[in-house]
Formats: sequence, structure tokens, C-alpha cells
Amino acid sequence: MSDSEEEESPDRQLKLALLGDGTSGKTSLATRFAQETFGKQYKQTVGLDFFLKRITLPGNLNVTLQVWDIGGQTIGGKMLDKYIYGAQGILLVYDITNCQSFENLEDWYNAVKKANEDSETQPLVALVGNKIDLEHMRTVKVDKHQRFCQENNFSSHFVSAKTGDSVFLCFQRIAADILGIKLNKAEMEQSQVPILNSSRPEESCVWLAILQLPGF
Ligand SMILES: Nc1nc2c(ncn2[C@@H]2O[C@H](COP(=O)(O)OP(=O)(O)OP(=O)(O)O)[C@@H](O)[C@H]2O)c(=O)[nH]1
Repeated sequence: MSDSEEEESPDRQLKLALLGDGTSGKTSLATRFAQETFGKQYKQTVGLDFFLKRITLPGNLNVTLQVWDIGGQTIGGKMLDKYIYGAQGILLVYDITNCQSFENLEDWYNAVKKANEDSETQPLVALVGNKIDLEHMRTVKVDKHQRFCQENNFSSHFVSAKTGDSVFLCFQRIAADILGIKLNKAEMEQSQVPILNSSRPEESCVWLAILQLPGF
């Protein structure tokens, strides 16, 4: 066998876009996932931020996730279409303690449909209820969340960027769904625990760049 035949095949690359109202926790989810950090201080995303993280799915499949953290203020802006375009996965993020952030997902989803109206393939869409550490302040009923998922064929996720609860699992499930890979129960349970104290040496995390685009 020649050297080239022995070389590993290149990583799969997936583009995932985080959409939703300002303060729903998109940047916090991206940084929790890609950097295993959390900041209490709110700093509005202007335009978009961009993160990369490499994960390994069952079957030793290395996947590099490009996470596009799109600022909540971009809704209605002329760049939003371009940010969404080409994403294989969309995470519609809301804050479970903020009804308005849930109601406004309809507008975000419309923007996704518009950006993809000429595409042959449609992105996989996931509904992500964030801030489950604040369960006692929940104002968006789980029923409502589930109904929205069923009506639109979204996958369903509840996470906390603050504690890390289910954040890795959320990204892992979405990547696996896009690639048609089934995760078994053990794999899902392993990823569900808060990632605050776990070390995952097999994953390398590269924070690439922060693009701050004018006009929003
Ligand atoms: N308690 C709690 N607070 C959170 C969580 N996720 C985010 N926050 C807080 O919510 C605020 C907003 O979080 P961001 O991640 O900046 O929100 P965003 O959706 O990126 O906001 P934009 O940049 O305006 O689009 C910050 O003060 C975070 O610390 C969470 O899971 N639990």
C-alpha cells in the first residue's frame, strides 16, 4: 500500500449557525462548546463571531464543526441571508425564562427558509432551549417547545451554557443527525453530563477569529 493510501481521510466539515434573539445565550453556548468557558458578563455580538471545534463521532469519524455565532441584532439585516447560506445545521436558540425569545423564533425560522428557498438541500434545524439552570424561572412551557418541534420537524434540545449541561451532547447529536450517524445510549449519556470538569483530550479546539462586520 502506498503512503497516500494509508493517509487518514480529511475531516468532514460542517457549518452550524446559531440564531435567536439577543441575550438568549448563543455566544455562551458557542464558547461553552468550543472553549469550555462561561462568562456572566453580557457582551453583544456585533455581526458574527466564528468558532471551530473538532469532535470525534462513533466510527472514529473526525468532524470539524464551524460554529457561526450570529448576533441577535442581525434579524432583518441584509447580511443575515449570507450568514445562514450553506449551513448544514441551524440551532434556533431561546432563553427558557424569556417568552419573547421563544415567540421570535418564528421570524428567525422564516429567515432560514428565505435564505434556503433556492437550495436543493435544506439544513437540519434544532430547537435549543437554553438556561435550564434557571428552571425555577421558566416561562416557556415544555409542551410549547415540543409542539414547535413536531410541527416543523426540528430536533429538540434543552441545555445550560452556564453549567455545560447537555451542551456537548446537543452539538454532537446535531452533527451525527446531519451525517446520518446513530448515537447509542452510552454515547449520549457520556456527553450529557456538565462538561465543566471533564477533559476531552481527543478534541482540539481552535478559536479562529472574530469577525465584526459593520452595518448592524
Ligand atoms: N443563567 C444562565 N445565564 C446564561 C446562560 N447562557 C447565557 N447566559 C447569560 O445570558 C447573557 C447573554 O448571553 P450571550 O451568550 O451573550 O447571548 P447572545 O444570544 O449571544 O446575545 P447577542 O450577542 O446579543 O445575540 C449573558 O449575561 C450570559 O452570561 C445560561 O445557560 N444560564
